[in-house]
Amino acid sequence: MKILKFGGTSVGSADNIRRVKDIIQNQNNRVVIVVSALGGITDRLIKAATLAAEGDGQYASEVKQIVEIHQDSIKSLFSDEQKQQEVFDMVAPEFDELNSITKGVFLIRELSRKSLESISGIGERLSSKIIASFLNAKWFDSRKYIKTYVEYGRSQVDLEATNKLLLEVVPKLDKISLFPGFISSNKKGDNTTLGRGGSDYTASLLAASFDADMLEIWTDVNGFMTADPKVISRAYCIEHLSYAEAMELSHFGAKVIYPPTILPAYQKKIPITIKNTFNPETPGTLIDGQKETPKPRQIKGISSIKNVSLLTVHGMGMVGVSGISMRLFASLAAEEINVILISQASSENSISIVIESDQSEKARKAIEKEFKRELDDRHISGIVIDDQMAVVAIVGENMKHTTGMSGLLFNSVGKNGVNVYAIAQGASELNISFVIKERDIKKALNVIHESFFLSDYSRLNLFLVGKGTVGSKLLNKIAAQSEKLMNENRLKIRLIGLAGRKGMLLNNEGMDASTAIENLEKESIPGTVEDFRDRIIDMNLANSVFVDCSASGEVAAIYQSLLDANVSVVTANKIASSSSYSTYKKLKDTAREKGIRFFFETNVGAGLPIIAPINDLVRSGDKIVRLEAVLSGTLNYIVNTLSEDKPLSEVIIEAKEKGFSEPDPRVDLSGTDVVRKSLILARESGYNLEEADVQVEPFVPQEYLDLPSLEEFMRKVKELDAPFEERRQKALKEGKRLRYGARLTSEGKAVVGLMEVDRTHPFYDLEGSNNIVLIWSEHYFEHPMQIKGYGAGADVTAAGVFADIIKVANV
Ligand SMILES: NC(=O)C1=CN([C@@H]2O[C@H](COP(=O)(O)OP(=O)(O)OC[C@H]3O[C@@H](n4cnc5c(N)ncnc54)[C@H](OP(=O)(O)O)[C@@H]3O)[C@@H](O)[C@H]2O)C=CC1
Ligand SMILES: N[C@@H](CC=O)C(=O)O
Repeated sequence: MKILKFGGTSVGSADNIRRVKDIIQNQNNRVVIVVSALGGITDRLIKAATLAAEGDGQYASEVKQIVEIHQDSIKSLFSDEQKQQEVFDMVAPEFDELNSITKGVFLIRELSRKSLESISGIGERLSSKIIASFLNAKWFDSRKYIKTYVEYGRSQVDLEATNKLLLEVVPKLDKISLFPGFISSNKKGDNTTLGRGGSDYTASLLAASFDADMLEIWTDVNGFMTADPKVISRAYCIEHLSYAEAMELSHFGAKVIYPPTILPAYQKKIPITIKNTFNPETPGTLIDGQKETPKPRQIKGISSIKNVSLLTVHGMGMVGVSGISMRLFASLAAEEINVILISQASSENSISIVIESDQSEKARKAIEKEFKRELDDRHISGIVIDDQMAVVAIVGENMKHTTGMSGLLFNSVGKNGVNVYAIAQGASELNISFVIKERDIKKALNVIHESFFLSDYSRLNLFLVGKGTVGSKLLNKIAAQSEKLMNENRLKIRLIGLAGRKGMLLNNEGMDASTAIENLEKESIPGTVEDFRDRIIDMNLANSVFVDCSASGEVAAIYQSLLDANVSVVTANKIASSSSYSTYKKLKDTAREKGIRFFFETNVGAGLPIIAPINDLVRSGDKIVRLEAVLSGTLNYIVNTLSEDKPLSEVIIEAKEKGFSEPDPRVDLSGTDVVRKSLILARESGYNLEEADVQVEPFVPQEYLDLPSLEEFMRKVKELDAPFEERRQKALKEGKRLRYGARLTSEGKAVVGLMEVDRTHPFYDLEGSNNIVLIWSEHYFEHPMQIKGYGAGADVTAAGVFADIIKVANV
């Protein structure tokens, strides 16, 4: 025998009831059906009762609508007029009862518990009679068999009496039998109910007493999901759960099944299947006691509850005093306040509990009353309520005795800046629950889902400033590589924001990198880079990365606040890391403390790996004692390209056109770009260098650099064509070449300037825009480590930035 329970949505309309008929017709064995009220009817009944108790005459029209909804269903389900009339007559007593009780409540302006239970159960009585007629099922009145008593202000099922009565029904069951869910009665015969969602419980009680082979809960979702699908679009249906896992998940926000339902089925080892009435072919979720092979993931699902408050009672006078918890929980129980989570540290200094927010003030008053003396004596120093909180829990039987579960959980939320206010884990190790701010729920669920591999890919949310030479190439690479990254690295890079000087474009769901620049031109929202930063922080997305492809100090100035908000930063812009040492250090320290990333590999040598090997040397205990380098792609290109026919002024323009120079080439020609790179190299090598420690000889005389505009500079720089050619010729005659080099000594000083090198020097053969870095260290003391290759250019730089972005994702 099978028990099938259909919820309110499953029987919410005549069409849906026809679907139920199809499902029933496909059953081979005897079935017992349990139905809820038609969708939304219980809420309407409670509303009508409340309006009546408030003396609001509107209750009558609410009742009228309830009657009409049922009459319409009957008309739609039964085409035969005689049959229609038969069903109308069958439900007439329920309509009469509804009218008379609500009228009584309206007249005396009082809604007793007894009246409320009678009114709220009428929906199931109506739906069950209508559906039983439609299915030709034998109808049973659940109130006769399901017996309750009151304990702690709630109706509890009298299991012994119920089981005895239900066993007597067994011989009377038909091929198709139907019971209303939710409703019951007490010893005196008064109508009672099993609590909202109680129809599931009715079905489980019947399954246990009738010794059913299977309990099927038919609802409007495919089953238990790995997380709330409204928050996590990648959440998927869990195929199998143990009874204990299902109990934990159903308690924690996943409103798929009413929690008490699990116990009767568990005790009789009856499997439960969650099925979707609107998608009956999908297997749904099977809940049973069978061991799973292969061993399933440690975590089966993530639950969350919103609209809760964290209430903390604290005071030194609580330490070592027995009975405090007993009094606290008794005072809450007396007010029928349900405690969702409890957390107390071994110091006993405070006890934190989570309750529904609409009960927080009632809870405060109850605790203040109970602990008046302790509060007056300051043994308890206060009761603090944090509202707008949420509880998140990870659930899975396989967490038991598996080390690292909480480490992974709290590491992943912590790295994303989600503060954890309280934690609870039972010794069963089945559930780890923690309390966070409600605004962080989406972020927390996303990172947990990813961390525990419940998702089949990770996501990185990208915010890019700069769509010029480097930024535009980066966008091309993202567009071209995204499919490969997804297929081979299971990494999805989502471009969420793009900004330039005039404004920004944002899309929570991600935008197409190949058309983003075009769309920014068309639809940009005006705003500064600070506005862009505020939007990034407000969006509060997990795994966010800010990418700077500008050359702007204003953009560099927002890194600290982004890192403070747990947004990683990847930058091609050298300004931040070459500004004061304290700024550079604070940025790096913040990233380290928060477990996020601040990467700037392209700041030196563009796409060449220079910073990472230096970091490796330093971290492995080596000491860098000397560095010599050619660090300017632009200046190396210039000295290599100058000839009798190619004067300096022309080659400067070429370097810009080839994407080697800075947006303003004077930054290269002044030596500033090389000074910045030298500072970064020195700092990464362990030297605390400031700009003043770098002695610089500009590539062109200072008087040219002091000219008021770039246009004027470009006009006047022609005057230098002849002197530069002269210098080149002189060097050539001596068998030498010009190089713009940088040298860092172990005294922590750096020198930057133009030099002449002969063919014995490693710089001599450095072609085109190439860079070279020679590193002498305690390990590399005789022969320096050499890193050499393209040191500038949009393509290599964009590739370097992209590599840093992927490193953030840690794949
Ligand atoms: N070229 C190379 O070989 C290498 C370059 N780099 C670095 O890459 C960075 C980018 O260089 P490049 O692409 O040539 O520069 P571009 O001038 O071509 O592009 C700069 C971009 O930054 C935007 N921008 C500038 N200021 C702001 C601001 N205040 N707010 C918002 N957006 C701003 C500009 O916006 P808008 O489009 O609206 O003008 C533009 O899109 C530089 O820092 C450079 O040093 C690093 C290594 C090598
Ligand atoms: N302008 C720079 C580009 C990279 O930082 C250079 O010429 O090297």
